[in-house]
Amino acid sequence: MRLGVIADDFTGATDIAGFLVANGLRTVQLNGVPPAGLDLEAEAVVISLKSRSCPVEEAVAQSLASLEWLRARGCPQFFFKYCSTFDSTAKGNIGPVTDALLDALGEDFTVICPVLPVNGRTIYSGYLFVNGVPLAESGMRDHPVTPMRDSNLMRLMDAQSRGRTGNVNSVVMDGGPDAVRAALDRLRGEGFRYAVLDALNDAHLVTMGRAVAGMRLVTGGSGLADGMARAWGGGDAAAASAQGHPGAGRAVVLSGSCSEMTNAQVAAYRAAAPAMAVEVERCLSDPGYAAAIAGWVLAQPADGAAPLVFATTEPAGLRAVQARFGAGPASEAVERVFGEVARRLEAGGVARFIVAGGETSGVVTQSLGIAGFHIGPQIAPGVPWVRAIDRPVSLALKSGNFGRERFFFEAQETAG
Ligand SMILES: Nc1ncnc2c1ncn2[C@@H]1O[C@H](COP(=O)(O)OP(=O)(O)O)[C@@H](O)[C@H]1O
Ligand SMILES: O=C(O)[C@@H](O)C(=O)COP(=O)(O)O
Repeated sequence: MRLGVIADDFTGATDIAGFLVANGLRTVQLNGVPPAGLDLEAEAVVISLKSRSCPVEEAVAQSLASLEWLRARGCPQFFFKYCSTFDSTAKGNIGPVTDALLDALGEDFTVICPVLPVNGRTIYSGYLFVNGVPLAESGMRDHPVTPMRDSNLMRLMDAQSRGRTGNVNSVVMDGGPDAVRAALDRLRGEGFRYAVLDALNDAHLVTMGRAVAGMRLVTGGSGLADGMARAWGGGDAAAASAQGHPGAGRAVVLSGSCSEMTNAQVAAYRAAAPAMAVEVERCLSDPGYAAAIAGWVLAQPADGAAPLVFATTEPAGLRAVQARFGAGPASEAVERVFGEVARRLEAGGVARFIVAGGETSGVVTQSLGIAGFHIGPQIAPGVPWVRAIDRPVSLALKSGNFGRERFFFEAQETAG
Protein backbone atom coordinates (compact mmCIF):
# COMPACT_ATOMS: atom_id res chain seq x y z
CA MET A 1 0.00 0.00 0.00
CA ARG A 2 1.31 3.41 -0.98
CA LEU A 3 -1.25 5.84 0.42
CA GLY A 4 -3.91 5.60 3.15
CA VAL A 5 -6.65 8.22 3.07
CA ILE A 6 -8.97 9.12 5.92
CA ALA A 7 -11.86 11.12 4.46
CA ASP A 8 -14.35 13.04 6.58
CA ASP A 9 -17.34 12.32 4.37
CA PHE A 10 -18.46 9.92 1.67
CA THR A 11 -18.52 12.20 -1.37
CA GLY A 12 -15.12 13.52 -0.27
CA ALA A 13 -13.90 9.93 -0.20
CA THR A 14 -15.17 9.03 -3.66
CA ASP A 15 -13.81 12.36 -4.92
CA ILE A 16 -10.24 11.63 -3.87
CA ALA A 17 -10.53 7.94 -4.78
CA GLY A 18 -11.65 8.97 -8.28
CA PHE A 19 -8.54 11.06 -8.79
CA LEU A 20 -6.25 8.30 -7.51
CA VAL A 21 -7.85 5.81 -9.91
CA ALA A 22 -7.70 8.31 -12.80
CA ASN A 23 -3.94 8.38 -12.14
CA GLY A 24 -3.82 4.60 -12.35
CA LEU A 25 -3.64 3.65 -8.66
CA ARG A 26 -5.56 0.51 -7.71
CA THR A 27 -7.81 2.00 -5.06
CA VAL A 28 -10.47 0.58 -2.75
CA GLN A 29 -12.83 2.69 -0.66
CA LEU A 30 -13.98 1.30 2.68
CA ASN A 31 -17.03 2.79 4.35
CA GLY A 32 -16.56 3.39 8.06
CA VAL A 33 -13.67 2.18 10.22
CA PRO A 34 -12.73 -1.19 8.67
CA PRO A 35 -12.91 -4.34 10.81
CA ALA A 36 -9.55 -5.51 12.21
CA GLY A 37 -9.70 -8.82 10.33
CA LEU A 38 -10.24 -7.33 6.86
CA ASP A 39 -7.34 -7.60 4.43
CA LEU A 40 -7.13 -6.51 0.83
CA GLU A 41 -4.78 -5.81 -2.04
CA ALA A 42 -4.61 -2.17 -3.13
CA GLU A 43 -2.14 0.63 -3.76
CA ALA A 44 -4.39 3.15 -2.07
CA VAL A 45 -7.12 2.63 0.52
CA VAL A 46 -9.63 5.41 1.17
CA ILE A 47 -11.56 5.11 4.42
CA SER A 48 -14.73 7.17 4.32
CA LEU A 49 -16.04 8.42 7.62
CA LYS A 50 -19.02 10.64 8.38
CA SER A 51 -16.95 12.79 10.72
CA ARG A 52 -17.26 16.26 9.24
CA SER A 53 -19.93 17.60 11.53
CA CYS A 54 -20.32 14.99 14.26
CA PRO A 55 -19.08 15.77 17.82
CA VAL A 56 -15.31 16.40 17.89
CA GLU A 57 -14.51 13.39 20.12
CA GLU A 58 -16.28 11.01 17.73
CA ALA A 59 -14.45 12.46 14.73
CA VAL A 60 -11.10 12.09 16.50
CA ALA A 61 -11.81 8.55 17.70
CA GLN A 62 -12.93 7.33 14.25
CA SER A 63 -9.98 8.98 12.53
CA LEU A 64 -7.47 7.46 14.96
CA ALA A 65 -9.02 4.01 14.60
CA SER A 66 -8.75 4.36 10.80
CA LEU A 67 -5.12 5.43 11.12
CA GLU A 68 -4.36 2.37 13.24
CA TRP A 69 -5.98 0.06 10.68
CA LEU A 70 -3.85 1.57 7.92
CA ARG A 71 -0.65 1.51 9.97
CA ALA A 72 -1.18 -2.13 10.85
CA ARG A 73 -1.05 -2.86 7.11
CA GLY A 74 2.26 -1.08 6.62
CA CYS A 75 0.89 2.07 5.01
CA PRO A 76 3.78 4.57 4.62
CA GLN A 77 1.92 7.85 4.03
CA PHE A 78 -1.41 9.21 5.24
CA PHE A 79 -3.81 11.77 3.80
CA PHE A 80 -6.57 13.43 5.84
CA LYS A 81 -9.13 14.45 3.20
CA TYR A 82 -11.61 17.20 4.03
CA CYS A 83 -13.74 19.42 1.88
CA SER A 84 -12.27 21.76 -0.73
CA THR A 85 -14.45 24.42 0.90
CA PHE A 86 -12.93 23.64 4.32
CA ASP A 87 -16.37 22.75 5.79
CA SER A 88 -15.93 23.00 9.56
CA THR A 89 -16.86 25.04 12.60
CA ALA A 90 -14.71 26.96 15.10
CA LYS A 91 -14.64 23.73 17.17
CA GLY A 92 -13.61 21.51 14.32
CA ASN A 93 -13.46 18.98 13.13
CA ILE A 94 -10.51 19.63 10.80
CA GLY A 95 -8.16 21.08 13.44
CA PRO A 96 -8.69 18.51 16.20
CA VAL A 97 -8.49 15.55 13.81
CA THR A 98 -5.27 16.91 12.24
CA ASP A 99 -3.76 17.39 15.71
CA ALA A 100 -4.75 13.90 16.82
CA LEU A 101 -3.30 12.29 13.68
CA LEU A 102 -0.03 14.25 14.04
CA ASP A 103 0.26 13.19 17.69
CA ALA A 104 -0.44 9.55 16.91
CA LEU A 105 2.26 9.58 14.22
CA GLY A 106 4.74 11.44 16.42
CA GLU A 107 4.89 14.28 13.87
CA ASP A 108 4.79 18.03 14.51
CA PHE A 109 4.13 19.54 11.10
CA THR A 110 1.80 19.15 8.12
CA VAL A 111 0.25 20.98 5.19
CA ILE A 112 -3.28 22.38 4.83
CA CYS A 113 -4.42 22.42 1.23
CA PRO A 114 -8.16 22.24 0.41
CA VAL A 115 -7.56 22.77 -3.27
CA LEU A 116 -9.05 21.56 -6.55
CA PRO A 117 -8.39 23.98 -9.42
CA VAL A 118 -10.38 21.94 -11.96
CA ASN A 119 -13.48 22.63 -9.82
CA GLY A 120 -12.54 26.26 -9.14
CA ARG A 121 -11.04 25.77 -5.66
CA THR A 122 -7.84 27.81 -5.53
CA ILE A 123 -5.75 29.27 -2.71
CA TYR A 124 -3.98 32.61 -2.96
CA SER A 125 -1.94 34.02 -0.04
CA GLY A 126 -3.75 31.54 2.18
CA TYR A 127 -7.23 32.73 1.13
CA LEU A 128 -9.56 30.09 -0.29
CA PHE A 129 -11.52 30.94 -3.45
CA VAL A 130 -14.49 29.12 -4.97
CA ASN A 131 -14.77 29.86 -8.68
CA GLY A 132 -12.94 33.15 -8.21
CA VAL A 133 -15.04 34.28 -5.25
CA PRO A 134 -13.65 34.29 -1.68
CA LEU A 135 -15.07 31.32 0.26
CA ALA A 136 -17.05 33.54 2.65
CA GLU A 137 -18.75 35.28 -0.28
CA SER A 138 -19.58 32.01 -2.08
CA GLY A 139 -22.70 29.87 -1.63
CA MET A 140 -20.89 28.26 1.33
CA ARG A 141 -21.98 31.27 3.41
CA ASP A 142 -25.40 29.63 3.58
CA HIS A 143 -24.47 25.97 4.04
CA PRO A 144 -27.11 24.27 6.24
CA VAL A 145 -24.61 22.61 8.61
CA THR A 146 -21.22 24.35 8.23
CA PRO A 147 -21.76 27.93 7.00
CA MET A 148 -18.33 29.36 6.08
CA ARG A 149 -18.02 33.04 7.02
CA ASP A 150 -14.23 33.51 6.74
CA SER A 151 -11.96 32.83 3.73
CA ASN A 152 -8.58 33.00 5.46
CA LEU A 153 -7.34 29.45 5.99
CA MET A 154 -4.67 30.47 8.52
CA ARG A 155 -7.31 32.12 10.70
CA LEU A 156 -9.76 29.24 10.26
CA MET A 157 -7.14 26.66 11.18
CA ASP A 158 -5.73 28.66 14.11
CA ALA A 159 -9.24 28.95 15.58
CA GLN A 160 -9.78 25.19 15.75
CA SER A 161 -6.33 23.73 16.33
CA ARG A 162 -3.51 23.68 18.85
CA GLY A 163 -0.79 25.34 16.75
CA ARG A 164 -0.01 28.26 14.46
CA THR A 165 -0.55 28.27 10.71
CA GLY A 166 1.79 29.78 8.12
CA ASN A 167 1.55 30.11 4.34
CA VAL A 168 3.63 29.00 1.37
CA ASN A 169 2.55 31.50 -1.26
CA SER A 170 2.11 31.09 -5.00
CA VAL A 171 5.39 32.84 -5.83
CA VAL A 172 7.25 30.15 -3.87
CA MET A 173 5.07 27.52 -5.55
CA ASP A 174 6.20 28.86 -8.94
CA GLY A 175 9.78 28.23 -7.79
CA GLY A 176 9.27 24.44 -7.84
CA PRO A 177 9.49 21.59 -5.31
CA ASP A 178 12.87 22.55 -3.81
CA ALA A 179 11.70 26.11 -3.10
CA VAL A 180 8.53 24.74 -1.47
CA ARG A 181 10.46 22.24 0.64
CA ALA A 182 12.77 25.04 1.82
CA ALA A 183 9.77 27.22 2.74
CA LEU A 184 8.19 24.35 4.67
CA ASP A 185 11.43 23.75 6.58
CA ARG A 186 11.62 27.45 7.40
CA LEU A 187 8.05 27.61 8.71
CA ARG A 188 8.59 24.51 10.80
CA GLY A 189 11.82 25.98 12.19
CA GLU A 190 9.90 29.11 13.18
CA GLY A 191 7.50 27.04 15.25
CA PHE A 192 4.56 26.80 12.85
CA ARG A 193 2.66 23.51 13.05
CA TYR A 194 0.72 23.83 9.77
CA ALA A 195 1.41 25.43 6.39
CA VAL A 196 -1.33 26.46 3.99
CA LEU A 197 -0.11 25.75 0.45
CA ASP A 198 -1.19 28.19 -2.25
CA ALA A 199 -2.32 26.62 -5.50
CA LEU A 200 -3.73 28.31 -8.56
CA ASN A 201 -3.27 25.70 -11.27
CA ASP A 202 -2.32 22.12 -12.12
CA ALA A 203 1.40 22.94 -12.27
CA HIS A 204 1.22 23.96 -8.61
CA LEU A 205 -0.41 20.60 -7.79
CA VAL A 206 2.48 18.65 -9.28
CA THR A 207 4.99 20.90 -7.51
CA MET A 208 3.36 20.36 -4.13
CA GLY A 209 2.93 16.65 -4.89
CA ARG A 210 6.71 16.41 -5.22
CA ALA A 211 7.38 18.69 -2.24
CA VAL A 212 5.33 16.61 0.23
CA ALA A 213 6.76 13.25 -0.89
CA GLY A 214 8.49 12.58 2.42
CA MET A 215 5.76 13.91 4.71
CA ARG A 216 4.00 11.20 6.74
CA LEU A 217 0.74 13.11 7.07
CA VAL A 218 -0.70 15.55 4.56
CA THR A 219 -4.14 17.14 4.71
CA GLY A 220 -6.38 18.77 2.16
CA GLY A 221 -8.57 18.31 -0.88
CA SER A 222 -8.31 15.93 -3.81
CA GLY A 223 -6.24 18.40 -5.88
CA LEU A 224 -3.32 17.70 -3.55
CA ALA A 225 -3.82 13.95 -4.00
CA ASP A 226 -4.00 14.45 -7.77
CA GLY A 227 -0.65 16.27 -7.61
CA MET A 228 0.91 13.53 -5.48
CA ALA A 229 -0.31 10.77 -7.79
CA ARG A 230 0.81 12.68 -10.89
CA ALA A 231 4.24 13.14 -9.34
CA TRP A 232 4.44 9.35 -8.83
CA GLY A 233 3.34 8.74 -12.47
CA GLY A 234 3.15 5.51 -14.44
CA GLY A 235 -0.29 4.02 -13.63
CA ASP A 236 -2.88 2.44 -15.93
CA ALA A 237 -6.19 4.30 -15.39
CA ALA A 238 -8.32 1.90 -17.47
CA ALA A 239 -7.12 -1.13 -15.50
CA ALA A 240 -7.48 0.66 -12.17
CA SER A 241 -11.14 1.60 -12.87
CA ALA A 242 -12.21 -1.70 -14.46
CA GLN A 243 -14.01 -3.14 -11.43
CA GLY A 244 -15.90 0.06 -10.68
CA HIS A 245 -17.98 0.33 -13.87
CA PRO A 246 -21.68 0.64 -12.98
CA GLY A 247 -23.73 -2.53 -13.24
CA ALA A 248 -27.10 -2.73 -15.01
CA GLY A 249 -30.41 -1.89 -13.34
CA ARG A 250 -33.01 0.63 -12.40
CA ALA A 251 -31.84 4.10 -11.28
CA VAL A 252 -33.00 6.85 -8.93
CA VAL A 253 -31.72 10.34 -8.16
CA LEU A 254 -31.79 11.35 -4.47
CA SER A 255 -30.84 14.98 -3.82
CA GLY A 256 -30.40 16.26 -0.26
CA SER A 257 -27.90 19.01 -1.05
CA CYS A 258 -28.95 22.67 -0.92
CA SER A 259 -25.83 24.00 -2.63
CA GLU A 260 -26.08 26.47 -5.51
CA MET A 261 -24.88 23.93 -8.05
CA THR A 262 -27.29 21.23 -6.89
CA ASN A 263 -30.16 23.73 -7.06
CA ALA A 264 -29.26 24.36 -10.71
CA GLN A 265 -28.92 20.62 -11.41
CA VAL A 266 -32.28 19.84 -9.82
CA ALA A 267 -33.97 22.64 -11.78
CA ALA A 268 -32.51 21.34 -15.06
CA TYR A 269 -33.40 17.71 -14.34
CA ARG A 270 -36.94 18.13 -13.02
CA ALA A 271 -37.89 19.91 -16.23
CA ALA A 272 -37.35 16.59 -18.05
CA ALA A 273 -37.88 13.76 -15.54
CA PRO A 274 -40.45 12.68 -12.93
CA ALA A 275 -39.68 14.56 -9.71
CA MET A 276 -40.99 14.63 -6.16
CA ALA A 277 -40.16 17.33 -3.57
CA VAL A 278 -39.55 16.16 -0.01
CA GLU A 279 -41.65 18.00 2.60
CA VAL A 280 -39.59 18.63 5.72
CA GLU A 281 -42.68 18.77 7.95
CA ARG A 282 -43.69 15.26 6.92
CA CYS A 283 -40.11 14.03 7.50
CA LEU A 284 -40.54 15.19 11.09
CA SER A 285 -44.06 13.97 11.69
CA ASP A 286 -45.14 11.18 9.32
CA PRO A 287 -43.65 7.73 10.06
CA GLY A 288 -45.04 6.41 6.77
CA TYR A 289 -43.45 9.14 4.63
CA ALA A 290 -40.38 7.21 3.42
CA ALA A 291 -42.59 4.31 2.34
CA ALA A 292 -44.80 6.73 0.41
CA ILE A 293 -41.80 8.27 -1.38
CA ALA A 294 -40.32 4.88 -2.24
CA GLY A 295 -43.73 3.75 -3.51
CA TRP A 296 -43.89 6.78 -5.80
CA VAL A 297 -40.40 6.08 -7.20
CA LEU A 298 -41.16 2.43 -7.89
CA ALA A 299 -44.42 3.40 -9.61
CA GLN A 300 -42.53 5.43 -12.26
CA PRO A 301 -41.70 3.81 -15.62
CA ALA A 302 -38.60 1.64 -15.10
CA ASP A 303 -37.18 2.35 -18.56
CA GLY A 304 -37.43 6.17 -18.63
CA ALA A 305 -35.31 8.91 -17.04
CA ALA A 306 -34.53 8.03 -13.41
CA PRO A 307 -37.07 9.60 -11.02
CA LEU A 308 -35.78 12.40 -8.80
CA VAL A 309 -36.55 12.82 -5.09
CA PHE A 310 -35.26 16.15 -3.80
CA ALA A 311 -35.14 18.09 -0.54
CA THR A 312 -32.94 20.64 -2.31
CA THR A 313 -34.11 24.18 -1.75
CA GLU A 314 -32.82 27.75 -2.22
CA PRO A 315 -31.28 29.64 0.73
CA ALA A 316 -34.52 31.53 1.48
CA GLY A 317 -36.56 28.29 1.63
CA LEU A 318 -33.89 26.69 3.79
CA ARG A 319 -33.86 29.61 6.23
CA ALA A 320 -37.65 29.43 6.58
CA VAL A 321 -37.54 25.68 7.33
CA GLN A 322 -34.69 26.09 9.80
CA ALA A 323 -36.44 28.95 11.59
CA ARG A 324 -39.56 26.83 11.92
CA PHE A 325 -38.12 23.45 12.94
CA GLY A 326 -34.50 24.16 13.96
CA ALA A 327 -31.52 23.46 11.65
CA GLY A 328 -30.43 20.26 13.41
CA PRO A 329 -33.83 18.56 13.68
CA ALA A 330 -34.73 19.50 10.08
CA SER A 331 -31.55 18.16 8.50
CA GLU A 332 -31.58 15.01 10.66
CA ALA A 333 -35.19 14.30 9.73
CA VAL A 334 -34.46 14.77 6.02
CA GLU A 335 -31.40 12.50 6.25
CA ARG A 336 -33.38 9.82 8.10
CA VAL A 337 -36.02 9.79 5.38
CA PHE A 338 -33.43 9.55 2.58
CA GLY A 339 -31.81 6.63 4.41
CA GLU A 340 -35.07 4.73 4.69
CA VAL A 341 -36.08 5.56 1.12
CA ALA A 342 -32.77 4.14 -0.15
CA ARG A 343 -33.27 0.89 1.79
CA ARG A 344 -36.78 0.47 0.47
CA LEU A 345 -35.68 1.20 -3.09
CA GLU A 346 -32.91 -1.37 -3.01
CA ALA A 347 -35.42 -3.91 -1.73
CA GLY A 348 -37.68 -2.84 -4.64
CA GLY A 349 -34.98 -3.54 -7.24
CA VAL A 350 -33.20 -0.21 -7.71
CA ALA A 351 -29.52 -0.89 -8.45
CA ARG A 352 -28.15 2.56 -9.39
CA PHE A 353 -28.28 5.42 -6.91
CA ILE A 354 -27.29 8.92 -7.99
CA VAL A 355 -27.02 10.92 -4.77
CA ALA A 356 -26.35 14.66 -4.33
CA GLY A 357 -24.87 15.93 -1.08
CA GLY A 358 -22.07 14.73 1.19
CA GLU A 359 -24.12 14.08 4.32
CA THR A 360 -26.92 12.66 2.21
CA SER A 361 -24.50 10.30 0.46
CA GLY A 362 -23.16 9.17 3.83
CA VAL A 363 -26.59 8.38 5.11
CA VAL A 364 -27.61 6.52 1.94
CA THR A 365 -24.40 4.44 1.90
CA GLN A 366 -24.61 3.66 5.60
CA SER A 367 -28.26 2.75 5.58
CA LEU A 368 -27.69 0.44 2.61
CA GLY A 369 -24.93 -1.08 4.74
CA ILE A 370 -22.37 -1.10 1.90
CA ALA A 371 -18.94 -2.11 3.21
CA GLY A 372 -16.87 -0.58 0.44
CA PHE A 373 -16.55 0.34 -3.20
CA HIS A 374 -14.56 -0.34 -6.31
CA ILE A 375 -13.99 3.01 -8.01
CA GLY A 376 -15.06 3.40 -11.63
CA PRO A 377 -14.87 6.07 -14.32
CA GLN A 378 -15.43 9.74 -13.47
CA ILE A 379 -18.70 11.36 -14.52
CA ALA A 380 -17.33 14.82 -13.67
CA PRO A 381 -14.09 15.82 -11.92
CA GLY A 382 -14.40 14.47 -8.37
CA VAL A 383 -17.46 12.28 -9.03
CA PRO A 384 -16.76 8.72 -10.16
CA TRP A 385 -19.27 5.89 -10.47
CA VAL A 386 -18.55 3.39 -7.71
CA ARG A 387 -19.66 -0.21 -7.35
CA ALA A 388 -20.32 -1.94 -4.04
CA ILE A 389 -17.72 -4.61 -3.25
CA ASP A 390 -20.34 -6.88 -1.71
CA ARG A 391 -23.42 -6.72 -3.98
CA PRO A 392 -24.69 -5.53 -7.38
CA VAL A 393 -25.35 -1.88 -6.48
CA SER A 394 -23.67 1.13 -8.08
CA LEU A 395 -23.66 4.69 -6.84
CA ALA A 396 -22.65 8.16 -7.98
CA LEU A 397 -22.04 10.22 -4.84
CA LYS A 398 -21.91 13.88 -5.79
CA SER A 399 -20.56 16.61 -3.59
CA GLY A 400 -23.16 19.36 -3.43
CA ASN A 401 -21.03 21.79 -5.36
CA PHE A 402 -19.61 19.48 -8.02
CA GLY A 403 -20.66 18.74 -11.59
CA ARG A 404 -22.26 20.90 -14.23
CA GLU A 405 -25.95 21.67 -14.74
CA ARG A 406 -26.63 18.43 -16.69
CA PHE A 407 -24.91 16.23 -14.10
CA PHE A 408 -27.92 13.98 -13.37
CA PHE A 409 -28.31 13.29 -17.10
CA GLU A 410 -24.57 12.80 -17.56
CA ALA A 411 -24.43 10.24 -14.74
CA GLN A 412 -27.01 8.10 -16.55
CA GLU A 413 -25.31 8.61 -19.93
CA THR A 414 -21.93 7.52 -18.50
CA ALA A 415 -23.50 4.40 -16.98
CA GLY A 416 -24.87 3.37 -20.41
N1 LIG B 1 -35.24 21.42 2.63
C1 LIG B 1 -34.35 21.22 3.61
N2 LIG B 1 -34.52 21.76 4.82
C2 LIG B 1 -33.63 21.55 5.81
N3 LIG B 1 -32.52 20.82 5.69
C3 LIG B 1 -32.30 20.24 4.49
C4 LIG B 1 -33.20 20.43 3.41
N4 LIG B 1 -32.71 19.76 2.35
C5 LIG B 1 -31.59 19.20 2.75
N5 LIG B 1 -31.33 19.48 4.04
C6 LIG B 1 -30.17 19.01 4.83
O1 LIG B 1 -29.05 19.80 4.45
C7 LIG B 1 -27.88 19.02 4.55
C8 LIG B 1 -27.14 19.13 3.22
O2 LIG B 1 -25.85 18.61 3.37
P1 LIG B 1 -25.16 17.66 2.31
O3 LIG B 1 -26.02 16.48 1.99
O4 LIG B 1 -23.82 17.39 2.85
O5 LIG B 1 -25.08 18.57 1.01
P2 LIG B 1 -23.80 19.39 0.49
O6 LIG B 1 -22.95 18.40 -0.23
O7 LIG B 1 -24.39 20.42 -0.42
O8 LIG B 1 -23.10 19.94 1.68
C9 LIG B 1 -28.31 17.59 4.88
O9 LIG B 1 -28.19 17.36 6.25
C10 LIG B 1 -29.79 17.60 4.47
O10 LIG B 1 -30.54 16.66 5.17
O1 LIG C 1 -13.45 18.37 -1.53
C1 LIG C 1 -14.61 18.49 -1.90
O2 LIG C 1 -15.13 19.57 -2.26
C2 LIG C 1 -15.49 17.27 -1.88
O3 LIG C 1 -14.76 16.11 -2.03
C3 LIG C 1 -16.21 17.13 -0.59
O4 LIG C 1 -15.61 16.96 0.44
C4 LIG C 1 -17.64 17.07 -0.70
O5 LIG C 1 -18.39 17.48 0.42
P1 LIG C 1 -19.92 17.92 0.22
O6 LIG C 1 -19.92 19.26 -0.48
O7 LIG C 1 -20.53 17.99 1.57
O8 LIG C 1 -20.55 16.87 -0.64
